[in-house]
Amino acid sequence: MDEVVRLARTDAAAGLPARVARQRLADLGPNALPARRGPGAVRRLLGQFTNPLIHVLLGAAVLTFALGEPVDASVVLAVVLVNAIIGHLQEGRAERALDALVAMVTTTAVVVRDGTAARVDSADLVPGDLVVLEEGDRVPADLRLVRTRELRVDESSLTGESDPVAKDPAPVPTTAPTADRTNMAYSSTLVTGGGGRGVVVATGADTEIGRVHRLVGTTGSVRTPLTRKLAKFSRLLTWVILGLAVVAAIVGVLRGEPLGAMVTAAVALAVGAIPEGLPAAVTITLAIGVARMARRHAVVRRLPAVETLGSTTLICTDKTGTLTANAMTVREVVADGVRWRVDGVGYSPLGPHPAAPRAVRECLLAGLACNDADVVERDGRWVAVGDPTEAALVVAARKAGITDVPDRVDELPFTSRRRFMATRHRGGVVYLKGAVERIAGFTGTVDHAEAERLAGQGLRVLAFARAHVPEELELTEDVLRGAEYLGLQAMHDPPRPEALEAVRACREAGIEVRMITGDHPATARAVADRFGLPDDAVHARVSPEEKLRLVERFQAAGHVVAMTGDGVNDAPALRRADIGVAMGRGGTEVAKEAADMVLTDDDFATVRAAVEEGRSVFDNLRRFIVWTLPTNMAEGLVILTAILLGTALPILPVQILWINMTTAVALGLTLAFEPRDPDAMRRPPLPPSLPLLTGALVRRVLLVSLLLVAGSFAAFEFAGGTVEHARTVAVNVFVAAQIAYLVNCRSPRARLRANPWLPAGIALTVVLQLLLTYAPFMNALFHTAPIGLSSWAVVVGLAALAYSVVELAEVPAS
Ligand SMILES: Nc1ncnc2c1ncn2[C@@H]1O[C@H](COP(=O)(O)OP(=O)(O)OP(=O)(O)O)[C@@H](O)[C@H]1O
Repeated sequence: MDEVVRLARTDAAAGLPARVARQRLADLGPNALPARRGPGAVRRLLGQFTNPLIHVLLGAAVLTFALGEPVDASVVLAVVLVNAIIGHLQEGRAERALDALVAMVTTTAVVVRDGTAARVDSADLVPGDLVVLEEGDRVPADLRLVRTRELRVDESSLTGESDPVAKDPAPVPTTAPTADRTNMAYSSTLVTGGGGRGVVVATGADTEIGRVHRLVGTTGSVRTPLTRKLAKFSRLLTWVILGLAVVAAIVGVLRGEPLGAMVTAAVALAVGAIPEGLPAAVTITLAIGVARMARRHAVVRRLPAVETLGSTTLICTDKTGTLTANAMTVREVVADGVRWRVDGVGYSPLGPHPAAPRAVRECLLAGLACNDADVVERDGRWVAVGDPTEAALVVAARKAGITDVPDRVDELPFTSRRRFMATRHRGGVVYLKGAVERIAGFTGTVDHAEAERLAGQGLRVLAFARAHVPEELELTEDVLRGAEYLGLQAMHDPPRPEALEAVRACREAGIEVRMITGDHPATARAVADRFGLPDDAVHARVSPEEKLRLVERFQAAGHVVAMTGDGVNDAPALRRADIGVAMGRGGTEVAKEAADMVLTDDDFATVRAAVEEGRSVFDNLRRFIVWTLPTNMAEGLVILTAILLGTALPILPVQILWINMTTAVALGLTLAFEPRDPDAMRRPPLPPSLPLLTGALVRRVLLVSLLLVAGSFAAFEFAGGTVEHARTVAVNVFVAAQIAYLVNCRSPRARLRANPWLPAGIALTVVLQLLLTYAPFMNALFHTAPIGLSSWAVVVGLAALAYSVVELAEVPAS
């Protein structure tokens, strides 16, 4: 150990001088893993060509070329390329969005430099730094431990072994395999219990995890249950369509049509009917959702959460810090029958010192002594350093002019499970503070009536006691029995205004809200009252184990449960919940690791915002599917119908390919950018078992495909003029009806301005259609001809008719 300290040129008590740390940081770089390098851009682009659908299309292009149809062949190739490029761009975008999220959740570490401890960004650690580890921390770098206190570490991130490993500073043979070095704490592992100190021996890429990272070096996947379901669906669809295409070609040939023409028709049928754009659209919609949530302070750690959020039916939330501001002020001290009121709000300890009776002073001293927090003035404002509950006790004591406490010798630290804390001071005096029932367990008596009165006002009540335990005796719970009761302190914690509104909004959205708290039942009920929550939605004095059981109970009742948490012991409940939500500021690294989503502002309102965005992601996915399925189906049906009926094709295969290539991107994909529906939180959650294709959706797909097919046949039949002219009118009717249907699929209340992509996509489509209709080279390539004003009137008229039929049919999109 001394060797390590000497080699790192540091000091085991005072740490590095800040100047040296700065210099090393400049020399060695930040303590961060190099940005993940996924497959290169070219590799990823090539990866797009592994899709079997693409193989079918490429085969079709070769076949068409061999049959002497170079134009058709090139258009098929163009479809393939456009789709591959779009897929490639979207995938890159989605991955960048996910990578950016990683950077949003920064981790911090407590480091001792120049003899004082301070919390710094983990990236600023350098070899030689002396790091303090606490329960719930993530080890920020590879550390050689110099001191431990019942330290237990979960090394599963490194070894895959999830049982916590006990650590201590005793030397071990250097020949021991890495995993067996019990005197080391490795970067990225989690402190599940105890604490300790260690000297940084490796940072960034030099750490053990950095080595693993280099070996693996792959990017996270953007797969979710929904994308898997969709992939399966489109595979099935692809085979059905291919089968139909082959049947159609055979029927045509049997009827005496030339083989070449039938092959081209079959290719167009398949290319038109297969919704190639679907995977890209899903990915981009999810990525947009993730980015929108991040902007509203909800960082998604696991992509499937985006989907599940939309169907959340129950949110279990913490009280302190999530529903309330966690800005504590002591309002009243009760000691020896005296009620002493404390004025002022916030953490300022200044002001007149009202003379406090002796019993009250002893109670205040206990609060100041049994305390790890402080208050400091920063930019003219007093702020809490450490636990706000304890900071409030510091303020209360200082307001009474109490500032000095005897030196502390040792302590029993506060944990949610223990619900009290004790500190022993020079001479053997021990101060205790904690939950009223816990302190009563030691003292035998507390002022229960007063405690109930204060809790009933929504105040957080702590009880205080004093004991005497000689320094030779070990400080345990047993030796504290018989402690002397000193009094109560009651503190106010105002509700967060946004949370008040958010709870109301959730209930309007059909989502049940339950408050889960470690606090006293009377306090919890009084606070719940402010939020309009009935008593049976309040679970007080809940232990982390009970949290897990609650989640399981709610899930068994059919709920999709979102659960917030911040402590080490909350991890199992967070993992078990459908959406585990960790606090970004107040939460431990262990909780964040277990969570699906991290709130960077710890605010309940953010859970609501995330649910809203989750619903909107679902809406947009549905919108895209509802738009794309009938348009694709109609593209295939136009050709299938003509072949089966033995009539002239109203739209040529090459024209179908053109429509397919231009509209899927210019029109369909714009739906992914639709703003969220203002009504999204005014309807009940979607049942999680809801299939992708509901009966209503299937009916709508059928209706719209029939309209498109009928419209193009009718246009072709009645347009007159040359066959090129008639087909051009039919193509324009088909595209115009697609545009009209796009408007049908928009969110009914969103303003057009909110999604500029949509009008831009429509404008682009119109320009492309004008080119197709009037540019001579396009006329030559695609067998089209200019059309007159009256034909445009027919085009617009039929599109408007299709729009009205869909609106009037009132087939809901979901
Ligand atoms: N620093 C502390 N020292 C001693 N006792 C404490 C301290 N903080 C809280 N307590 C006591 O322990 C109880 C539980 O606190 P805990 O922090 O687990 O829950 P909570 O923050 O009130 O609830 P939640 O955050 O789940 O809404 C409190 O009601 C209080 O009586």
